[in-house]
Amino acid sequence: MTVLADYPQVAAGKVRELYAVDDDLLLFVASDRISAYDHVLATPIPDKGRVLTAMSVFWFELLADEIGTHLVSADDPRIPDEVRGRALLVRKLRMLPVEAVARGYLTGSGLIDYDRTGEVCGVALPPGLFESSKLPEPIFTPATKAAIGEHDENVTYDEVAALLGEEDASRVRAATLKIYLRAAEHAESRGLILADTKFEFGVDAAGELVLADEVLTPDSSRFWPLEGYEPGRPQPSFDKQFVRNWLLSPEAGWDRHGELAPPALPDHVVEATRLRYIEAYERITGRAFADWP
Ligand SMILES: N#Cc1c(N)ncnc1-c1cnn(CCN2CCOCC2)c1
Repeated sequence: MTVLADYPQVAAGKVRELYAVDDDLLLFVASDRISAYDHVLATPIPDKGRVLTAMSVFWFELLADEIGTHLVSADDPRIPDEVRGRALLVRKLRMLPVEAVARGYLTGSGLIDYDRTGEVCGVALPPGLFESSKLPEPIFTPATKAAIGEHDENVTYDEVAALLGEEDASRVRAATLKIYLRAAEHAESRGLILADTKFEFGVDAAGELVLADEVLTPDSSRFWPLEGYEPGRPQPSFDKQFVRNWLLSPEAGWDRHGELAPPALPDHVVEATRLRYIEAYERITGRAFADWP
């Protein structure tokens, strides 16, 4: 029987890890850890790793007619039982060192850049936009990956071309916008706004551009309820709002700008968040989470 300890860990992020299975395959593992306000919280959310893995699989399958993906299998004997359901067998790629972000709405670091310069990643936007404005059309707003705990740095397309070469920069931008549009269309049909999302791409041995990492999860994307959408104010996060609200509540007694780590979450916040992730999955996919994997 295969156990996770059989596989050397090759990469680790705040909430995910990557292990080497053999020369060509990796094991992509999602934990139940959750981050908020740039902290990885001490309290895990049961099933979060399984829900986000199931969500990635749904999107990989839906997008397979648009672009190749690194997904090999979610149900393979090489996946250890201890992580089954929250781990994917994926193809090893030559990863492109860029966070390929698509934005259909103005918020977060994009809004900060726009307020300062009228642009986001060198893309000029019309005047008069504000928090949560819908953009005239989706834009490619890449970033370079920062070390754990640091913010990614927004960069221009020309900087991406200098980093990757013109051919790869061009096909990364085209693929990012194409699959954002396809995903946003599907999300809207399910009553959700896909405000923005971050993709990661690699190149396979045949030189093909391949969609990698996790895709279109609440960790890599901003999903807002379509009902109640109102530009001019921050929209509620579909998945983390309970956590964010509690952490800022008097009950938590925590200062998000201070030095202290956030306190442990109460059970009711954990369970409400767990149910929110499951609701997001079932709403987006039309599939019952109980059927996974
Ligand atoms: N996906 C993928 C992938 C692949 N299919 N082939 C080769 N390398 C990677 C890969 C290596 N680092 N990352 C960054 C993102 N994460 C870091 C923490 O663990 C999860 C991945 C991606």
